[in-house]
Amino acid sequence: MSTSPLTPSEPLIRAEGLSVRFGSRQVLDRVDVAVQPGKVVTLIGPNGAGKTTLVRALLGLVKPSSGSVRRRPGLRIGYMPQRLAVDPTLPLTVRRFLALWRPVTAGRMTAALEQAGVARLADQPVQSISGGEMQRVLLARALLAEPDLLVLDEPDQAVDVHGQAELYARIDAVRRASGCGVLLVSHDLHTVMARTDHVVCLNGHVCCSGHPEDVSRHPEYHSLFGGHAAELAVYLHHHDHAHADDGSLVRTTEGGCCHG
Ligand SMILES: Nc1ncnc2c1ncn2[C@@H]1O[C@H](COP(=O)(O)OP(=O)(O)OP(=O)(O)O)[C@@H](O)[C@H]1O
Repeated sequence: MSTSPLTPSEPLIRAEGLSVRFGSRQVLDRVDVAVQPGKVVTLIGPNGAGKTTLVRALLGLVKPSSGSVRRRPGLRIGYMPQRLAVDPTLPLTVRRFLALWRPVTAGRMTAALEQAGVARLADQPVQSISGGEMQRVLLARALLAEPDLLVLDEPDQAVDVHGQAELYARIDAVRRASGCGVLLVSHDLHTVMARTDHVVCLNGHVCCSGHPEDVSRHPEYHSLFGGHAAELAVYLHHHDHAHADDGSLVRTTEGGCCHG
C-alpha cells in the first residue's frame, strides 16, 4: 500500500484500507474513500457508524490502527465540525470568533461571510445567534481556509428545510466557483441523493458505495435505512436523467453496481 503523496492526476485525498480502533473496539474496518476535485462525496450511515471518525482520520485528528491516508501535497482543507463549543462568557462577535483560528485579512473575512450568507451577522455576539445561523458561521469559518477540500460534518443539523436548501446551494456555489472537492456527512437522504456525485454507505465498514442511484438499489442500503430507503427508491425511480451543462436532458442508464 503506497503512502506517498498524491499527484495532480489523482484524487485530492484518499484513504485505503483505513481501520480505527478505540481500545478494544474496532470502529472502522478497512475503509476506502477518495475525493476528486470539484466532486461531492457524501458519507451516510446510522448513528455510531463511524462517519465522524472517518472524517477525523482523514483530517489527521485520529490515528488509524492500519491503512493509509494520502493527500495532495499542500492540500488546504476547510473543516466544518458537527459542533463547536463557544464559551458563553467570552464577549465575541461573529467576526472576532472567526478570526480566532488564523490571521484573516478584512477582504477574506468579508468574502467568507458573504459566501456563507452571514454577512449581516458579522458584528453580532456569537452567543446570540441561532443554531441554524451558527452552522453557516461554521461554514464561513471553513471557507476562510480557501480550501481545496471542504469537509462538512452534518452541515444541515439545526437548519430548517428552507435553510437546508439555501445552505446546500451555497456549498454548491463555492464548489463551482473554486473547483474544490466536498466531503459531506449527512443524515438527509433526499439531499444526499439529489446533490452528490458519490455516496459511501458506512456501518463500520463500507456497505456499498457509488453513484447515488446505484447505492439506493443496494440491499445493504435498504437494510440500513429501511422504510426511508424505500421512499427514496421510489423517488429516484423517476429521476432517470441528468442535465447537461446547457441544461438539456440526458438519459442515464438503469442498473449499475455497488462496490463494497
Ligand atoms: N475518541 C473516542 N473514543 C472512544 N470511542 C469513540 C471515540 N470517538 C468515537 N467513538 C465511538 O465510535 C463510534 C463511532 O462514532 P462516530 O462519531 O464516528 O459515529 P457517527 O457515524 O459519526 O455517528 P453520528 O451519526 O451519531 O454522528 C461510536 O460508538 C462512538 O462512541
